[in-house]
Amino acid sequence: MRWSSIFLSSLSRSFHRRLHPQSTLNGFEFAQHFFTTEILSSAKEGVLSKRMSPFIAFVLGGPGSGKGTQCTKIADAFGFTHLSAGDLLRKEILSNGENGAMILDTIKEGKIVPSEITVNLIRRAIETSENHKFLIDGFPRSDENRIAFERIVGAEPDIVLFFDCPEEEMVKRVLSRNQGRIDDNIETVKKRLKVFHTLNLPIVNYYSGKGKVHKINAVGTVDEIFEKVRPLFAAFSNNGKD
Ligand SMILES: Nc1ncnc2c1ncn2[C@@H]1O[C@H](COP(=O)(O)OP(=O)(O)O)[C@@H](O)[C@H]1O
Ligand SMILES: O=c1ccn([C@@H]2O[C@H](COP(=O)(O)OP(=O)(O)O)[C@@H](O)[C@H]2O)c(=O)[nH]1
Ligand SMILES: [Mg+2]
Repeated sequence: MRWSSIFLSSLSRSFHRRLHPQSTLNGFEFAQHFFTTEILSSAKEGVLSKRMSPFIAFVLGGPGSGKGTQCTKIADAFGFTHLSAGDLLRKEILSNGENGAMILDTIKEGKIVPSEITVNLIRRAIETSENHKFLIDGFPRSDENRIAFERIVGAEPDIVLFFDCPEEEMVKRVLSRNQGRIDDNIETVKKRLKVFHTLNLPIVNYYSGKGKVHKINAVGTVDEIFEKVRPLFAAFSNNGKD
């Protein structure tokens, strides 16, 4: 028997005894049990408990209401991972995946991409992140999106931010955004605004009914709006989920 094995066996036995004083396992059984069960399960629990209760904020509002701009500031100030559903979909187009052409057409028309696609992109981003605090920007955009998220990710948002912005201001901002987006033109913006009223707003109402919505007047400078957002996250950062 090698000295290292004896050492590991007795080390694991002493740890195991402390955790399970009644146990009758011998040295090698201790070692096996300790390294396969106790070390592995404690590592797994750490990951799982983090995954099982991530802090999720949905960030909603019409096109150009400032969701992305404010999310960048919240992420910087409070250590959140910013997941923009639109950005995930645009990356999917660029990756030449099987759904790229369909996603491009859908975005061009200002319509909503099938829920399974968007939710799985978000799920993968959450699963591969080391973080446990997420801003999900621009999602859910419909009841169907919301239900698919609950089913596939198995979570609900802790809070929902809603940036309330007049239509003229949203149109003005989108048309001067200058990011080369295929949907930032007046025809598509009109379609997106219709979708916003018919499909996105009912989501805000649904979460209002659950007392989760924080409505923020999105008119003002970026910093003025962030000063209204900041206290919400400061409060949540101190509530033990941080
Ligand atoms: N408070 C604000 N006042 C003026 N322009 C803003 C404000 N917030 C964001 N913008 C600008 O408006 C455009 C849309 O903002 P963005 O954050 O991309 O909105 P959304 O993600 O809701 O579509 C961007 O060009 C951004 O720089
Ligand atoms: O959950 C989502 C998020 C976005 N989109 C599509 O992506 C476009 C752009 O979304 P993004 O959030 O980037 O736009 P924003 O509101 O920030 O201008 C939308 O109009 C939809 O066509 C979608 O189908 N599902
Ligand atoms: Mg955006």
